[in-house]
Amino acid sequence: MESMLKPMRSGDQDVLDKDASVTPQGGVNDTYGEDAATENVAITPWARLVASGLELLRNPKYNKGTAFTEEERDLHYLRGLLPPAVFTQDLQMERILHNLRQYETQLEKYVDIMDLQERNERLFYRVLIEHVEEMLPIVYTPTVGEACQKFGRIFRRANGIYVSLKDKGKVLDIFKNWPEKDVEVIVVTDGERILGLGDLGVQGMGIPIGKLALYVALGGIRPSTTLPVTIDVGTNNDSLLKNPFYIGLRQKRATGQEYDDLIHEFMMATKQVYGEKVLVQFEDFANHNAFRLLAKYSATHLVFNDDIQGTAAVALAGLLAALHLIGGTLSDHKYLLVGAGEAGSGIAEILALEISRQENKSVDEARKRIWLMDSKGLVTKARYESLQEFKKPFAHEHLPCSTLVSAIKAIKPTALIGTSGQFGAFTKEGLEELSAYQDLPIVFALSNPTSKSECTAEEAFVYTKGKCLFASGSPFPPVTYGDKTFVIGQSNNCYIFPGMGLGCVISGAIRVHDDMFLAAAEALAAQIRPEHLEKRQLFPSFKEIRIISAHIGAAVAAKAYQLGLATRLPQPKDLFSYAKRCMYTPTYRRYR
Ligand SMILES: O=C([O-])CC(=O)C(=O)O
Ligand SMILES: [Mg+2]
Repeated sequence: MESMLKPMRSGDQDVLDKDASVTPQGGVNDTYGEDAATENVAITPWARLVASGLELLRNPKYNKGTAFTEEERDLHYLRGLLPPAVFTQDLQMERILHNLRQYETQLEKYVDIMDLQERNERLFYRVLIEHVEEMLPIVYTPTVGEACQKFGRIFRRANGIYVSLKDKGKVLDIFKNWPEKDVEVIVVTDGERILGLGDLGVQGMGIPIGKLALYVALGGIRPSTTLPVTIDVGTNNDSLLKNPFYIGLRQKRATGQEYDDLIHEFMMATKQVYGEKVLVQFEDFANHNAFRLLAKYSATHLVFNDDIQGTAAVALAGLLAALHLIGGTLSDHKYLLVGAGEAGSGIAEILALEISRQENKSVDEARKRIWLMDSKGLVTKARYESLQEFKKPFAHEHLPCSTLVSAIKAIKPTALIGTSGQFGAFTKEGLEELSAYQDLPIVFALSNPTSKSECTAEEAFVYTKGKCLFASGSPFPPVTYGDKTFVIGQSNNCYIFPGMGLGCVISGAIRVHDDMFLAAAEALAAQIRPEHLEKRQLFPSFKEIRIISAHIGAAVAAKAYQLGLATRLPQPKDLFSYAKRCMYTPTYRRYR
């Protein structure tokens, strides 16, 4: 069946995304114009359910609140159910922002704005899209981290599906309970490693919800096609297990066969229910499962791991942008990655792939420029036997180095990239050493949320005497050093995954290939212009993110076509304008 993501007709706001049309009975339904007659609707007759009156007001997908017009109030049995004033969406947005700005804590803002998502979806996305820089730190890192820590307490309404050990053998039934039948993007976590905050069990659900909100706002994926999932196999977080408000299974994590069986049942069900083209993004799994699951399912499913591949692609984009300032090719430089988990080894690997591709070197040769440091110090050949598989390709001959300073002294890297989850891992001494032998040292402190960042933006500039090219995973305010003010670029996978999703959806990709991430990274780096570089900004502003996502989506789709992984034929001639036209816009539609 055709995907539901269809190009919009230009100049016709009302039929743009045609998820509303009017049934003979006069209510608003959720069919899609020409798609209404397809098998999708035929097998799910309830999808045509008419919403009117109070039901319409309580349906976040269609509710417009005070913005329902007089005519709509008459037509859809709303008269008297709303106060008399008719607001524009602009005025509603102003009110939302006004209220949001009154709160003292970020968590209050989070609760308030997520409430809006569950009340009036289009208004929520308009606020997100048009105020993206203000909203990102609320719906995403760092606040989403705190929201996950307190998720049981702030939980109000289900949004997404929970698959727990109790549901073994019944996962398919769970999918049947989800009302949307045209899901195109799933983000799934098991909550074992939420950002750098560790095991938060089922409360990790805040992450898939937040990531998918960004798929919509940043990448133009349609809300009804997104599905947040948390797989609950228990938690090893004792304080959660003792917390009366904990909303998950109250048991230690299941492992081994029991764990694998549940994941497998889930993975098989995704394909069975939504077909081969549903994208499954693995998010915030612990290392011991993340690499394994990615390897296992990338042969059979459209999957990627955001923490390994998404974070890698965004860091690569930052390094490619940095070359404009530091000169040379990628392999003219050396890279020291502090933290050798998913993100660290993902960055190492994509960097080696890109060097190999750009400079016609073998991947093994390229890897020699890249060094890893883990909790035991520099990853070297001497440690080979005891290393986890994913670290082995980067174990080079070297004497041991146990501290950051000794490793920097020995390797003399151009770029220091932190994915350690250790606040303060980039010490004053380390940063001073890094800037002692070069003019523009690269410092990426990528761990999230802010409380786990390897150093603050200010520390990076102060300790390198204003020399560094800095980026962080979580947002930092601008830093003034001397007479210069630096805007802090956010090297966060949210630059990549929305465009990656868009590219997969518009091409009907059936597998994710590493080259699609290389294409995404290059497309992002290509968005860096001289005015960014003047301010040493390695990432463009989020204000431009939708256009950037369209570029990334087009590049990803082009690669999918080239690799024979795309199924939507014929290939659109101009993928960039096609991508743009496919993107969801949250302006209200008129209900006739
Ligand atoms: O969620 C984020 O901000 C980036 C990410 O994937 C992580 O830190 O795990
Ligand atoms: Mg993550």
